[in-house]
Amino acid sequence: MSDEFDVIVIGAGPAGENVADRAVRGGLSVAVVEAERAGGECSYWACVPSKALLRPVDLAGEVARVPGMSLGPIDTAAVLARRDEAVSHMDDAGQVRWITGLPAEFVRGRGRLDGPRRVRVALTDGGERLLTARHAVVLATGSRAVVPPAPGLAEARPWTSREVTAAKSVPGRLVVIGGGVVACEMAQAMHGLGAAETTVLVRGAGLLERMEPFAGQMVAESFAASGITVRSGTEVVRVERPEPGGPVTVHLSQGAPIEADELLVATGRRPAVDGLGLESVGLPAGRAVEVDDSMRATGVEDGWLYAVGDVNGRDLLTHMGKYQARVCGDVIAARARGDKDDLPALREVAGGYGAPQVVFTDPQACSVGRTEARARQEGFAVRTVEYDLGSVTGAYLLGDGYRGRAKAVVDEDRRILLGVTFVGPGAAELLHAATIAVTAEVPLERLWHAVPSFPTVSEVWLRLLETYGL
Ligand SMILES: Cc1cc2nc3c(=O)[nH]c(=O)nc-3n(C[C@H](O)[C@H](O)[C@H](O)COP(=O)(O)OP(=O)(O)OC[C@H]3O[C@@H](n4cnc5c(N)ncnc54)[C@H](O)[C@@H]3O)c2cc1C
Ligand SMILES: NC(=O)c1ccc[n+]([C@@H]2O[C@H](COP(=O)([O-])OP(=O)(O)OC[C@H]3O[C@@H](n4cnc5c(N)ncnc54)[C@H](O)[C@@H]3O)[C@@H](O)[C@H]2O)c1
Repeated sequence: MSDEFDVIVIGAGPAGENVADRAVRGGLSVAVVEAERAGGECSYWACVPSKALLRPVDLAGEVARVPGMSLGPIDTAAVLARRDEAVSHMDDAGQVRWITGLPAEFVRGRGRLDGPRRVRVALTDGGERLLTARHAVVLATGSRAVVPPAPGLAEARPWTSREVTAAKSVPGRLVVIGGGVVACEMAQAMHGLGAAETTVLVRGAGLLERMEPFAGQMVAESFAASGITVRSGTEVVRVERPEPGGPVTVHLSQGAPIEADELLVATGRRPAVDGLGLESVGLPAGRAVEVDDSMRATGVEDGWLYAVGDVNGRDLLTHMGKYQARVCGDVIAARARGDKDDLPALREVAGGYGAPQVVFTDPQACSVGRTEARARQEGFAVRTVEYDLGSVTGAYLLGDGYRGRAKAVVDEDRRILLGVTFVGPGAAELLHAATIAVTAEVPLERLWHAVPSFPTVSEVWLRLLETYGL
């Protein structure tokens, strides 16, 4: 068995798998090293199970908005069983087959850099293997949940995204720390599946603070209507859990302490670089691996090291990691052939516009490009237009009491869209049109000729442009 490959990829999450795919298509030999499960966090403890847990909540909202339809009680056990199916019962055999079928060599073990172009793998089955790369090593090791250092918090063994997405049962009383995407999605999923007392503790002023302010506000209103409590401006000062797995008491910077059956920490993520040997190639330990727009790590002699996905800290999203991976695999192949490596397809440009993202709550909160605040901060000549999504005929037809909002951020100098935000049930499917308009810098005068079908919610595009003055 040869231990020399053109490319070695460490981490077989969505980013690592896609680098391997593109590099093999480019004619290179590839080894993929994976310490846990091929498919990564996304397939087993993140995107896939979280969306499986949210789907019934979403549907329940839909049904409740249509007079004459009613929903029986949610069968939580059946929902958890479907989630188990969605994560292939934690068996990665299918994904391993996909990798070996590329074809690429799959090496199960924990990889670490051991000097230039060398990767030492502690094999899962015991022993060690030293791999060397002729052209490139790609780090695709993802990220880990952060647990803040509040006294007693780590000792209480709280849930993180891993435990909540893999939950075998739903706690009756749940406290969630954090107001970001994981906190919002999982608070709503757990509440919908039976966590009757769900409290979300937010350090800042509101939910989803990286989006336009109305996004977090509308999600908070939906939470309030369904009985989820949000306490903002609240810090956790101490946590007590006398019995492992027993009730937990969370002491706060203001107000009475809260007792719950489970505690979920959703306070962000850090790059998975522990023990990765970054120091052996002259990079600082413990930090995201900084890359240029070809995904090549900066500050590494001879430019053989690359980093894609969460580990480079750019956009912690599966679709962005996969996009970076396509760029990276193609650029490595081009450089290996001695081809031009500066073609437009060989550069990561989408992140610079502002990555598209969907928060799969009810209502869904979706955005691409810059928020108004960011666009102003960056000095653009900004004008914004907003529209009530609920007053579009297509939205009204979806159900009574459909509530939603759209906002476009326009660059007045170039008359193009800098950013778009939609909040509303089912709004996720509106987002890609916005992504195309923002990324392709479509002039508003041209966009005017993209006629939305009647009666779809997409008619909001027409209303936004009319409100703008076209
Ligand atoms: C609860 C939750 C829900 C999410 N939902 C969405 C969503 O709906 N849409 C979306 O776009 N994003 C979502 N995300 C973000 C998404 O999961 C990540 O952006 C994505 O998984 C990153 O992919 P990756 O390949 O960079 O890393 P990962 O998926 O983390 O994969 C990294 C892989 O590397 C392996 N590895 C790490 N270190 C080593 C090593 N030293 N040697 C060998 N292998 C190693 C790991 O075992 C893992 O398999 C969600 C995240 C969370 C936490
Ligand atoms: N649908 C999706 O696309 C999706 C779903 C889940 C996660 N993700 C990705 O995963 C990443 C991680 O999500 P996340 O929700 O963990 O992170 P996040 O950065 O979105 O939110 C973290 C939240 O925790 C708060 N916080 C941070 N430190 C804190 C502390 N010490 N005490 C109290 N609160 C604190 C922040 O103010 C923020 O509200 C995100 O970048 C997101 O893009 C995406």
